[in-house]
Amino acid sequence: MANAISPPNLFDKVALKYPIHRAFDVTIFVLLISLLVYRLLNLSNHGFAWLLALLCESCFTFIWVLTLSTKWNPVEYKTYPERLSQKAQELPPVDIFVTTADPVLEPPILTVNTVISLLAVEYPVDKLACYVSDDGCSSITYYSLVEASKFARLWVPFCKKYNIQSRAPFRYFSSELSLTSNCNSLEFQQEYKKMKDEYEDLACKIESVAVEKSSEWDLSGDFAVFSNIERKNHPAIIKVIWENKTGLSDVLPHLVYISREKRPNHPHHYKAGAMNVLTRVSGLISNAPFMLNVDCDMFVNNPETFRHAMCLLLGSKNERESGFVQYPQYFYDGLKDDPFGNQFVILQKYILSGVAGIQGPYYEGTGCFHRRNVIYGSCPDDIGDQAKNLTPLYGDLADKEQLKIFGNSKEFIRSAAYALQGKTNMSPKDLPNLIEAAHQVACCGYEHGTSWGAEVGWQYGSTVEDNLTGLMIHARGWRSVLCTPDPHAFLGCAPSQGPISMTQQKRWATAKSGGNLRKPVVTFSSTTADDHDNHSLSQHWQPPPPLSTSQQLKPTKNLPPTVDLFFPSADQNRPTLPRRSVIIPGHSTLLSRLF
Ligand SMILES: O=c1ccn([C@@H]2O[C@H](COP(=O)(O)OP(=O)(O)O[C@H]3O[C@H](CO)[C@@H](O)[C@H](O)[C@H]3O)[C@@H](O)[C@H]2O)c(=O)[nH]1
Ligand SMILES: [Mn+2]
Repeated sequence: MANAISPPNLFDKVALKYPIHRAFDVTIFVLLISLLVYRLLNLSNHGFAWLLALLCESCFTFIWVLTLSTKWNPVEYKTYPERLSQKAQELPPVDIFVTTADPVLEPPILTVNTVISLLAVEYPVDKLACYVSDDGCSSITYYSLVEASKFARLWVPFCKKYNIQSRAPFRYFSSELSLTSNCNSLEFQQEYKKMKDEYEDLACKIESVAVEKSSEWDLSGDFAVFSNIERKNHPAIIKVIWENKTGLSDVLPHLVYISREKRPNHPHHYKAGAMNVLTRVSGLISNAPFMLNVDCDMFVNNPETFRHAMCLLLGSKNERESGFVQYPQYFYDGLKDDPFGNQFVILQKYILSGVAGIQGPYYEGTGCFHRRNVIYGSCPDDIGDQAKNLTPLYGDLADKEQLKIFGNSKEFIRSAAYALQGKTNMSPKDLPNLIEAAHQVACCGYEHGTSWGAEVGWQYGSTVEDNLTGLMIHARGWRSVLCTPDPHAFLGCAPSQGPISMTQQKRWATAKSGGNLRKPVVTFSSTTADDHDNHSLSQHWQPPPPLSTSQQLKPTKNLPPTVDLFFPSADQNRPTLPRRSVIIPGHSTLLSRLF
């Protein structure tokens, strides 16, 4: 009898070797210990200064040992997307979330390029749905997305036909590669020229509405909902820009615009609040078991990105191994020699691959595929009681408890139950009929008294929601996986000026230390890697108790006056398009503007 052939691995975990670095690290460790011993032995012969030096050096040694232990066993994952068809007959659905918040600081052409690159990935279109959250409630952003969807209907088939690598149009048309790659056939040349003209038209349309005064806008018909709207005081606006009605034969996935309700005196919780609304609205509409979130300034640079992620999400023996898959943040057009350290080279190359060898990379806020049930607060099945205490979803939940956790929408609770049971799809839905339920879960009072932001969803209480959310997931026992395909999966804009970088770094540092010091516990963690046992010091974090109702309803503090931080791309030598100028986005950090 022939043996059943088991499907091949979808990925391999490979230990990275940096022998010279290790030799240096060990030498420094021995020197530091010798120094501490020398200080201790001679302490009685010296005064206070000697004691102070000993304390400082001990502190430094401690931090250094923590860093060393973090990067001691670096690993990388090699993924094999070409084997996916042998493992899974059908690829699972993925919901895509893009966040934008300000049409001035984050020009719509930037968001549009990110969205178009996401719509054009190599993945079955009927398995994708793209949701754009606009915290700026801008008719310009909405208009730009509507126009972008028209362009995408031509662009996506073009990319797939010629296997275009760079699918963010501004990047493709500004790169010399586009002219030399692919075939030089007459047909390609003609289609290339047509696409370039179409993109220039799109960019010009968006550019021209962006400079128009809002008072000159004709907000009628489809745009009427934006008339008399105040950015921080408006009802929820949800619009289906494109509905994929015909499944695989359609060229585009669903594209939905969402501007959640905002009211004065209701905290909106920045990006975390927007992500939670996206999670709920998408739960009602497509309820995909996996969710990708991307900042509006991070376009897809590798069309196989989704398939690489699926190798790690579907290929692990136990779901627990891959609670989320994180792609490192890489940036395009960095300054020569990276004088401000904005490319995070050391972090990406050594620290991140080191952490990947322990419990997995931390969540970076963008370029990350989460399991929906993980975001809903579940724990891995085989985890002990400690982690079970961290989830509200343990045991059989009565209806009343479910309402308390997920809020007062029966439709959403039904969809959450599906997601938590691991079912992929509810019955097919008619999008326009769901919009009423979607408005309910996007209103600002919906989360009142629920577990959103505390035990469920993206975590509130910090401007670096990614840090808190990632730690919560790890604390519940999930591990994460780092995915580093070649070429890089996503590319974003990095600040190109010193002061902007410093503001961003300051915000991250203060928010991260503030958040982590809420209840840090340094413990010994033990993880078993495939090839070796790996014991290391790592920082564990326990989530804060949920905010009380009165805390949740505290009005937001008055924000300081804002300054305009938008600036052009770092690369001044970039070839520009011949006929008209196409805006090439620069980096902005909104949160830096606020703190
Ligand atoms: O009220 C807000 C504020 C921000 N955002 C969006 O959040 C994202 C990140 O904000 P940004 O100001 O660009 O922060 P950065 O410092 O550039 O972003 C890094 O740091 C953030 C906080 O740690 C992470 O969320 C990001 O993913 C990470 O790229 C952007 O898409 C914004 O549009 C909102 O949707 N609503
Ligand atoms: Mn940003």
